[in-house]
Amino acid sequence: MAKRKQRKAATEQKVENHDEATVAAEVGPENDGHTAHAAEEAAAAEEGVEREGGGEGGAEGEEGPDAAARGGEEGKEEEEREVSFDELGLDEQLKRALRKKGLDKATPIQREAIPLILEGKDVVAKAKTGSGKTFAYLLPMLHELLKLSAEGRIRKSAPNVFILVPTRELCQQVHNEASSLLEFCTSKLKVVQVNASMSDKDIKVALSAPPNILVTTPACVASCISKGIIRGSSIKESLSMMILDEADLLLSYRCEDDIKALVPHIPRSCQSILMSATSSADIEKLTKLLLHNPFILTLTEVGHAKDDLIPKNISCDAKDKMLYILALLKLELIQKKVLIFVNSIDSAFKLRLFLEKFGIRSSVLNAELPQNSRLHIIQAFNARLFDYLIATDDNKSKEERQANKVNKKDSRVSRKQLQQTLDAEFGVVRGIDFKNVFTVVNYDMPPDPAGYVHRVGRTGRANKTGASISLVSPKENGIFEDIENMLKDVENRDTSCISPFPLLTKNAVESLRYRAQDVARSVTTRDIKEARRQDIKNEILNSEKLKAHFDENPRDLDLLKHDKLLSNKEIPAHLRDVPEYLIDPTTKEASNVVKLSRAAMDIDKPRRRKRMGFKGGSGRSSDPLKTFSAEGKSRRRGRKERDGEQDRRKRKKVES
Ligand SMILES: Nc1ncnc2c1ncn2[C@@H]1O[C@H](COP(=O)(O)OP(=O)(O)OP(=O)(O)O)[C@@H](O)[C@H]1O
Repeated sequence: MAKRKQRKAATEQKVENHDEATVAAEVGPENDGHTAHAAEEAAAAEEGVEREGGGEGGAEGEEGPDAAARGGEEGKEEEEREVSFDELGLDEQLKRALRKKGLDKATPIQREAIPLILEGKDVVAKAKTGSGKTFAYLLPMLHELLKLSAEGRIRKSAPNVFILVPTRELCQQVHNEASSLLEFCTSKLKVVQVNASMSDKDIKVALSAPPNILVTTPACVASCISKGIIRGSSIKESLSMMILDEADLLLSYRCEDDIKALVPHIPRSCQSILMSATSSADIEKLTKLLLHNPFILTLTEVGHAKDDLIPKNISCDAKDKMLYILALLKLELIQKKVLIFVNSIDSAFKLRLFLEKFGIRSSVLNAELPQNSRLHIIQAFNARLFDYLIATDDNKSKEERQANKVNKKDSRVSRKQLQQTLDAEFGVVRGIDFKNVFTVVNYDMPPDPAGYVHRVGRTGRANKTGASISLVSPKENGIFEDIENMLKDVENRDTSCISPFPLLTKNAVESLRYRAQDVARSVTTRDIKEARRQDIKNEILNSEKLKAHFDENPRDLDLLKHDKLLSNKEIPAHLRDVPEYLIDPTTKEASNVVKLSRAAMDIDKPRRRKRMGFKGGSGRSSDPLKTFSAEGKSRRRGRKERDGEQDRRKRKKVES
């Protein structure tokens, strides 16, 4: 009976869940987490990686199939039901924390992963970007620690949990998420993040009284072990759980050797969890390296453009991309906030300078900036202090590739330059939880389909709607086709999931061509170099000031004006405002539709009013649909002035 169940469970089972994601659960027979490791390893040795063996694990293995069945046909009704956090058996303190954060229902990945992790199983969980994977592992991990703490069973010679992420940005983010939950817990658990930008001295101080949870990068933990800051023997004694978040990216951030260096110190009893947004050979490599007969959870929507995320494309010549993006932004054909991806830092600054000349303010997030600045830019963007963020996401950037080429000629100089300019642990967007990004624009296409998934995943997070627009030049058709094929594979249908962007007409583009070309020509290589230099200088200066300031005033974001103008020249009126006669009626209508839907979505009004110190009002002034005007600001201002003048004239007449 057990055998039959095992075999059934070992085959993938699919089920529709309430929001039509497909959950595939795969489990090995003796997957009872770490208690079965000995039997499992013996079986694995005997039978290779298939681990179909019985033995001790056989009896225990019944848990696996049962667990799998929860994701199987028998559990279909269960699957379609929304699950609240209360039902997941979490610690009261965590439930209170979730309530305080306004979170009530578990997302599908949370609903599936939390019970498995609570049962002590090793889990590989694959789910789309923005699906709530962080809480899917933080909650059960904290639950376990709170339980151990209450029972006085916490071992304290080294951290009890390692959370490994590819970049320092993610260290910060995960640390913040964990702290935000612990804030509401009465039991005192300590979470610390350390990364390679910290000095050994600071790391030692941070780890002097070992935290319960250490969030770090593989490179940093490997370095801590090799320098004796964390002793291998203590890890063996204390570590009860290891989590690899954004696992699909870890190996691409050159972490393989660091992870391998950690493996001998991981105790057999350690439960391992691997979270990822895409599937790849790297995931399998890591799974084999670290996990024991894991339960594999797949929400097959992985990386797919889902219903609430609308992917569009625009075909255009490479040399016209600036013109196209200008038309999209200036004619307000896409919803804010907008995250624009380019493939090199120079392109980012060129675009920023170009847009600036039309009065469109943006900020650039890139590998050259100090870490503080990068974090603050993300915070400021999340706080809606500006609407357009231009980002480079490829940590193997064009500059680096070029530097590698130069490397061959003069290895000493280029390596030094590289170290100074680019931050190897930098991942500007991957995994970062940008808040309320409505549109992602691929100004340059990403180098591979996985890159597309991660970029596009910065919008449509936590079941919000979003859109992505890719500007595809003829040279990029190859990668575009790869992306289309990937999306088709997931969706299992022939038609393309990416459709042409309908709102941008040829007329609209052509109306701006002359100005765009003129302005594009005026952005020289020297300007770009200077802007890049200036930006780093400003940010380095800001960085220290900001660090001190934010330590004291964490809520004060006013200093974070990262979209300051790069040039001090005034913007000519004909570039700042697009003259009415240039905009054809179709574009005007499209722009109005975009504005109306923005107003209807009530994206930014209440917050902006609050920030500006307005008291809440009722009626017309507080209803965005009633107060909304499809006219531009300048026209409204003009009309107001005209109305004012007419009133004055009327008054004069009456008086005379
Ligand atoms: N149960 C929930 N209900 C509502 N919002 C949630 C819930 N769980 C998490 N979120 C929010 O969803 C957003 C995305 O979560 P998270 O960053 O964990 O996604 P992710 O799956 O790790 O994405 P990525 O793969 O891009 O890193 C966050 O802002 C988070 O606060």
